[in-house]
Amino acid sequence: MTVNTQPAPQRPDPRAFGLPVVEQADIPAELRDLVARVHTLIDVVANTGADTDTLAEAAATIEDVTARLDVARRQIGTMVRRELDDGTAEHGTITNIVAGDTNPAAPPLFLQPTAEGVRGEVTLGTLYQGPPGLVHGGWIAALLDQAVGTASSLATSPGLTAKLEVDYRRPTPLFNPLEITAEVRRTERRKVFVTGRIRVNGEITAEANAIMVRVEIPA
Ligand SMILES: CCCCCCCCCC(=O)SCCNC(=O)CCNC(=O)[C@H](O)C(C)(C)COP(=O)(O)OP(=O)(O)OC[C@H]1O[C@@H](n2cnc3c(N)ncnc32)[C@H](O)[C@@H]1OP(=O)(O)O
Repeated sequence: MTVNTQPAPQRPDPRAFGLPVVEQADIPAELRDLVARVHTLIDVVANTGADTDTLAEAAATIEDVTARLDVARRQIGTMVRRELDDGTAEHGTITNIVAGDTNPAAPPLFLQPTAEGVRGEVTLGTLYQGPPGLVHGGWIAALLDQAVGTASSLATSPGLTAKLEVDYRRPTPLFNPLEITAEVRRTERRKVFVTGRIRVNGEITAEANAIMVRVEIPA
């Protein structure tokens, strides 16, 4: 089903909910660089076999860096406004665990609108490991939740996931590009029925059927 995403008159400005908005283009390159380096750091720490002296020295350095960075924290719920490939824009939480621009723990997954819904690609390493060599099932659900939420939001208006049913059809491997898609099937009052899929080399490894419930937008 193709859903017309333009125009989106119901798409609210998060400032109407008292949430600050940062333009994606205004996120400093230095912060993006730091986020990428910390992402790598998390992976390295999770896998390191360094000697105890090196570990202790690294912990002291990180403690110092943490104290220097822990200033002027963003307000909870700070949003980022992103320009999309089709010329529209979306708002997402800036620290979103799946797609947040400033979250070093996020993969991150960047989804773009397509004729059918949304599509993105991401390759996950051992930070997201469940069974040996495989993506954790909870993370598979998280990726699909993000995809169905974004597809629903772009096609209609933002909502919360009321129901997410995941079929794990094949193991989803680490270190392989995952293609993630989602499309709205139908809407019924505030309910939006959405399907999401993860494919590896064209084969579906996981599929989700979700109901998003659109949030009430203040007049
Ligand atoms: C571009 C930005 C993209 C952002 C993507 C983000 C993706 C991530 C999305 C998430 O992770 S959201 C976080 C996880 N979800 C939640 O925390 C939601 C928790 N649940 C709630 O807050 C409420 O239950 C909810 C808002 C979903 C519904 O409460 P409401 O009081 O607003 O609605 P109501 O109970 O009146 O139900 C509205 C309709 O939805 C239906 N409904 C509600 N819960 C349902 C359910 N669990 N299953 C099936 N249908 C459900 C309900 O039957 C009804 O259908 P009808 O229109 O036919 O009467």
